[in-house]
Amino acid sequence: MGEPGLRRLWRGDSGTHHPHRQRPGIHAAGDLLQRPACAAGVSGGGRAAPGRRCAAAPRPAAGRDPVGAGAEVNALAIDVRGLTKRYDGRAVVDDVTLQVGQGRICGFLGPNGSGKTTTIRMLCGLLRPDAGEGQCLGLDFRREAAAIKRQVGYMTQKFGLYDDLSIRENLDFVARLFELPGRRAAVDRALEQLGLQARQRQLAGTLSGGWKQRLALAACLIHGPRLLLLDEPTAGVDPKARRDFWDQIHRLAAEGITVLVSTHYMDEAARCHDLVYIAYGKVLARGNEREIVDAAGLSVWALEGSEAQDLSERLRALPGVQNVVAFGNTLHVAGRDAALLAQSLGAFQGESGVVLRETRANLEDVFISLIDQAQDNFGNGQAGQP
Ligand SMILES: Nc1ncnc2c1ncn2[C@@H]1O[C@H](COP(=O)(O)OP(=O)(O)OP(=O)(O)O)[C@@H](O)[C@H]1O
Repeated sequence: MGEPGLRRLWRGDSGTHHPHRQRPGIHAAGDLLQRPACAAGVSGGGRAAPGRRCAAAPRPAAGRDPVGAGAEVNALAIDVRGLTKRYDGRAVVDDVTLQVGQGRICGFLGPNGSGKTTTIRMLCGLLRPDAGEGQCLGLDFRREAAAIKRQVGYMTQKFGLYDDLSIRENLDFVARLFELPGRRAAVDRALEQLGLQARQRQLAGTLSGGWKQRLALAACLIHGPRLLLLDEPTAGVDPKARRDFWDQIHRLAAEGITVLVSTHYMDEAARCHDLVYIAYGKVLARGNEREIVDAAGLSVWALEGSEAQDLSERLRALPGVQNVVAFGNTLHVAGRDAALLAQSLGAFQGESGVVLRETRANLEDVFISLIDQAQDNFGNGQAGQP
């Protein structure tokens, strides 16, 4: 595998150079790294079935359900503790513990600049952590980064393939970086898996966002990774393409591939098995959707009415109101002190054109509340700013 080539690919640089001109470098770089650990499964017609553990690969550690769902799980694909990265003395990832069970889809959420990308890049060995220990796919994530990289598919935020190559050429290029035996068959499989055959001759630069994303996912999958690290893979993609993408992610997870996916979309968070919410580099919540909502202990009232939006400022000033979030013509008014909140909102009960009802907190209510709290605790105008 040509590590410099992969580094470039994983950086998410938009390519202007023609990759074939770089081939000698790629081959030379390929000598620096050995064959992928799963190479035995990538031979001829039979790469290792996605998610199937290579015979040679160490077994991930068994453990408790990683994000607090309570159930026993067989193995952890990601099991790291104390992960820390500092820039200029500031911890942008601060003592993060992350555990994701094999075959699970873990949503990684948090505001801009909270440390998601930095965490992902440390997990796949692109960034050196300042502290932390643990394993990724049963391998020491600090000492065995090269071996981990070969079993990880990393989709960067920015499209990292070559605009001036076709879909097929791009996939072929990635297959070369991984030095896949049976390259042509691997490309064919990736094209088929993502429904890209009909467009295989189209230049990547002429694809819409949704098709580019499919191509990027195909490129991530071509070497049969056991872990996918997806950094905001659906940013700027339309709802239908996002839905197709998530259907695909669930198919992959059903085959045993583990997915850590960062997103800002709440509907996507709801499609994850487990969630981790990070702000200012610190994990503020983890669990499945219900657990996170329950643990937040938020009391929420929905205030409906055509004039509801005009009431936001008044509501925010009331005792017991922590935050006010608009959902169309409905405002969600949230606070931790249920009695105080109910008392404050009582004043609005009789107001004409306003309907008030107590409702269940949703993830967005909880995350907004968490970030408000985090601002008080760690914000100090610096940490975590994008
Ligand atoms: N090379 C660097 N040098 C200095 N600061 C950096 C560097 N890389 C990231 N940071 C800072 O680290 C913090 C975390 O950045 P990161 O990209 O991990 O956040 P993120 O959660 O992925 O954000 P987004 O949702 O916007 O992608 C930010 O404040 C960012 O400015």
